[in-house]
Amino acid sequence: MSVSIKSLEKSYSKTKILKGIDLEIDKGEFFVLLGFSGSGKTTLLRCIAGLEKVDSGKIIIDGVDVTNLEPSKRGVSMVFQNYVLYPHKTVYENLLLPVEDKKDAKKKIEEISKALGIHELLDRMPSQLSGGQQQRVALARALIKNPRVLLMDEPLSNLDAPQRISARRFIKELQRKENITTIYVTHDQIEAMALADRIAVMKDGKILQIGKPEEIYNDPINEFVGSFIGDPPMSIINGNFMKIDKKIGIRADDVVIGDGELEGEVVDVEFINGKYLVHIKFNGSELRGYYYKRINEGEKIKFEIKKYRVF
Ligand SMILES: Nc1ncnc2c1ncn2[C@@H]1O[C@H](COP(=O)(O)OP(=O)(O)OP(=O)(O)O)[C@@H](O)[C@H]1O
Repeated sequence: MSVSIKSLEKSYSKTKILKGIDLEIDKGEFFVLLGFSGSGKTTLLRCIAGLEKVDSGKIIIDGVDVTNLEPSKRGVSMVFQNYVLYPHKTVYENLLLPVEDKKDAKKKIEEISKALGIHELLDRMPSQLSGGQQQRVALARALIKNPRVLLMDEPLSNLDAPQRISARRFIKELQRKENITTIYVTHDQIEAMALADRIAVMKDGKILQIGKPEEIYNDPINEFVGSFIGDPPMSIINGNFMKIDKKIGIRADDVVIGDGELEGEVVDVEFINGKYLVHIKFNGSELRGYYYKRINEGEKIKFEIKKYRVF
């Protein structure tokens, strides 16, 4: 199923939340909506699901205008950040309900619950589960329906780091295997980079840039995207020291510390993934680069900039 969104607008009372959203999502694509809290990601997802009425614009799923259709008629399945399970049914029963073809149900439930690590919990009631376990059950329930379009709103927010990595893998594998068109909301750019075929970066109800993770990372369209994407994000500094009358964005990997024409003062050092991320005071602002050993704060260091982007 392809999803097409045209000039979508949505307000709550008098505040405009979505300010003209256009998106073309291909069949089988894993599409991530990425943005800070409050940028309108959840609202957009709820509009696609049919849980919110739009002010204007269209939502088209596989060529059919669903803008005014009931949620249940849209062929979409949604996993919320605040998962809702039936409290008086066991995990098994919660998973059984959405399965249309009951003769395959047992096998399917076994398969999905093993993959998501909830197999031991099938006889429990939702109140006997931790937050992360409930989230995995909610995820299993959405996936077991074989939805044509899967909408996910921060579905991994309650999982700890190892669970998050394995759940990510599982979601991606299943999405690929079943070719489910997926729209996934997150404010976590690492998650977005790990999962997405393409990412839309949102800010204040608008889409700033759409592209593959590599495109967004290597070629951010503006200062905001550059300083949001990447861990650490780009350092944004004034380019006047190179006779560039604009801001420039520099990735930490492109700052070579140890030698070079430029000099700055070390203001902070962080040990990250076996390397030292050095914060350097330079030209009235700060930039970051990696070094192989710890340097003391206050020390002067030489460096060069291999690559930068002008904004
Ligand atoms: N039902 C509502 N009534 C009024 N305002 C709302 C409602 N739902 C959301 N908003 C407002 O709309 C804006 C966008 O919210 P939304 O939840 O879509 O953002 P988000 O990008 O998903 O953020 P988060 O990552 O925090 O979930 C926010 O300013 C929020 O306060």
